[in-house]
Amino acid sequence: MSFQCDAGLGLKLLYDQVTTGTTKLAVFGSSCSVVTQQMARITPYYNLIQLSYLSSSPTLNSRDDYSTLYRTYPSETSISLARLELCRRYNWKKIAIISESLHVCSKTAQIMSQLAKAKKLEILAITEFGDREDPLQALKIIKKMKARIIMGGFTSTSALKVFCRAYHLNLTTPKYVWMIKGWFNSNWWKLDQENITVGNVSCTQAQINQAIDGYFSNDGLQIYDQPLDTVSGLTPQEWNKLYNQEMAQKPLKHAIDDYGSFAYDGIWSLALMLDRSISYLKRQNLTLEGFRYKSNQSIVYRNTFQNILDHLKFKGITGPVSFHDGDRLGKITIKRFINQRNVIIGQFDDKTSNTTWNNSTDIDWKTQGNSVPTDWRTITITNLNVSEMVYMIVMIHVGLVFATSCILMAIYFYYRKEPPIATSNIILDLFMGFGTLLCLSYVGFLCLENGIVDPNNKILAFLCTFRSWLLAVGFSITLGCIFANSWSTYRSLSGRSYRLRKIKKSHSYGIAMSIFIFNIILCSLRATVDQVEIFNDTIWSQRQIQSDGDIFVLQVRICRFSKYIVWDAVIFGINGIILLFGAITAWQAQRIDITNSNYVRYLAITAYNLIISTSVAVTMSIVIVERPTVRFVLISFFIILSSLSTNCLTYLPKIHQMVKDRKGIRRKSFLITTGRSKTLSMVDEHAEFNLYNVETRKQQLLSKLENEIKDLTTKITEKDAVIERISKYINDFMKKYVGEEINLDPSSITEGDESKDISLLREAGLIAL
Ligand SMILES: NCCCC(=O)O
Repeated sequence: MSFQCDAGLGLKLLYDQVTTGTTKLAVFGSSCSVVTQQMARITPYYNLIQLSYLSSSPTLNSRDDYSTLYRTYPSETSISLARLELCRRYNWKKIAIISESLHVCSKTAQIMSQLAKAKKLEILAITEFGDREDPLQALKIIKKMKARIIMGGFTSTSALKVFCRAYHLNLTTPKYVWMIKGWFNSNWWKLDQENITVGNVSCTQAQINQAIDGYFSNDGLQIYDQPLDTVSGLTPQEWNKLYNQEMAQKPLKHAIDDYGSFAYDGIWSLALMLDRSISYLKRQNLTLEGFRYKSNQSIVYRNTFQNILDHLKFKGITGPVSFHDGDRLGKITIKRFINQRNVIIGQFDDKTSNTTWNNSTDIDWKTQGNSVPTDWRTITITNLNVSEMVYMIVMIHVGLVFATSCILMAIYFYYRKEPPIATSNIILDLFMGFGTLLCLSYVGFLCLENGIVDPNNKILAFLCTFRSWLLAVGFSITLGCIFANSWSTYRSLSGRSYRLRKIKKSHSYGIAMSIFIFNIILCSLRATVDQVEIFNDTIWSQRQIQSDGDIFVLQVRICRFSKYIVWDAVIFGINGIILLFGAITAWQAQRIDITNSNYVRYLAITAYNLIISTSVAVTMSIVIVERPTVRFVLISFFIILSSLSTNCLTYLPKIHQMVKDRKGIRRKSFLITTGRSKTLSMVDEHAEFNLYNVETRKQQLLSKLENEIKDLTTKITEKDAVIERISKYINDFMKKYVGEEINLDPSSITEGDESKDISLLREAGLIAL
């Protein structure tokens, strides 16, 4: 038996068989549809039953054209249905078809296209290439149409050319899925030579191996998978063992050696047909030996044979054998090429149209996350997340600042009765610190949606809402305390003639509380009329379109209030104005602070710091959305910096002063004496602090006056010395020229003496008038 797929040769052999030798009762073959097709057009004229064991062309389904043809191998129509089952399983809705211009292939492509359309699949391209041609153009069309699921209809010889071209066009796994014929001979991909050349490209065996990796194929079930007692008395497995032993000893030259079982069942079909026909024919006084191609009885023989085959049912090596209009009904295997061998992953039963999948065979798609390849070009969206390393580094800094702040607050609280801490509004200062701790905690939640919490987790929306409250509460506490502190300090210092004003603590708390409540009302309003939503912001500006049509875009997940711009503008705008006002009052207070103490100045700096940090952080949170890591680092930086500076400027100078005082390197002792403490107990701590400042200033002024007196005394002494010298000179002069001494001692001069002495001096020319 030849396997050359040469229709002419097939017809010649048929003619030879019919015209020479003994009369034949049936024709067995061919394996090749193109030959079978030609023969099957002729055999009815000789009333010959023809049985093909491998021809699968859907053309051969036609009973009108091929009325005496039977097949033990399933038709490509059934095989196409099995392929569509594969598409259904993996939700592939777009396919491309490439076929060789052989009738069996192009007809299959046509049938496939019709079946696919009926199943609502979209056919992106149907291309064909000549059996001796380069498939490059056909493949280029498929690539251009962005198809990913390719159904190939070609012989094994052309398959090597197709896959070599596919390798160079990158039409290979894991992105592309190939479904090809399942009836190729075993080891069809192994090259005879080192390379295969197709047009201007060539492929090595390794490249071919890579290109064909993971292809799917469909085929008739060769060896029934159950231990069936077949008509021959052998189980399919026993038969297969014997067959393999035989094949090992006598390999066939053009063997489609895996298909011996179909030939075996074909021979059994004919044998059973002939065997069962004997009794039928006998009833009509006919014998098998009496068959002639063309006689009056020939049609009786033919009808008898066909009738038997049409109702034939037996257990064959390939499973239960029966025919429907000459076609074999049975099981179609769905195979995947894994590690250089075909592995059955499912079976389609074309009698019942049911598919059973072998779930133990997990498919390694070789894709990212082993996802099933898509049927068209993909839009790959990459979520930009904050780097874990960056997050850890920032959180370490948050932790350090958090711990530092807690330590400062603890020391501050512990020494709350020691000056100068005792003269501060400790509760406001500590609440300010508490506010900064809440703001620091907010940093930990800052990139919740950027890789910290699974976006599908329902808790994300809750955490985002919690985050917004955390910042609002922390910020408003800090802001309220800073404003209350600066305002009360300003008021206490701005009294006329430095007279102390009594600023009750309750007023300061009231201010801080009012700001806090105002912010809580605003945030509650926001939570009532708006809601947190998680959405993906696609950064189209950074998309990349690959040569195969795949699109890569970056996306940032954002979790915030839908009208966040309005809310941010309102909340931070109003608070910003309050903070600015606080900073201005603190600055004014430090200008009129007669003590030259730095505490008020630090308060002003804290308020300004907070204004700058908040403005920058809020602006960045809105503007730098496309770079979550940069956004996270910058916002965190400003929150950490402002929290640290607020706490350091609030607590450190006073703690430092207290330590200095405790070591005895103190400045003037605290002027609030025991004698005044009774009176002072009636003023609040702020007033005490300012009293202390005024007393200090008095001391400074007193010291300055003493110095001035000293200077003046020195100057008087100097003048006295000059006057004494002049007096002595005048007396000497008077003695010498006038002969009379004058009394120049002012204390001894009487009114009469004075005029006398003055006239003497005038005469002497010592004074002008
Ligand atoms: N079915 C295997 C041989 C190909 C053909 O039908 O021609």
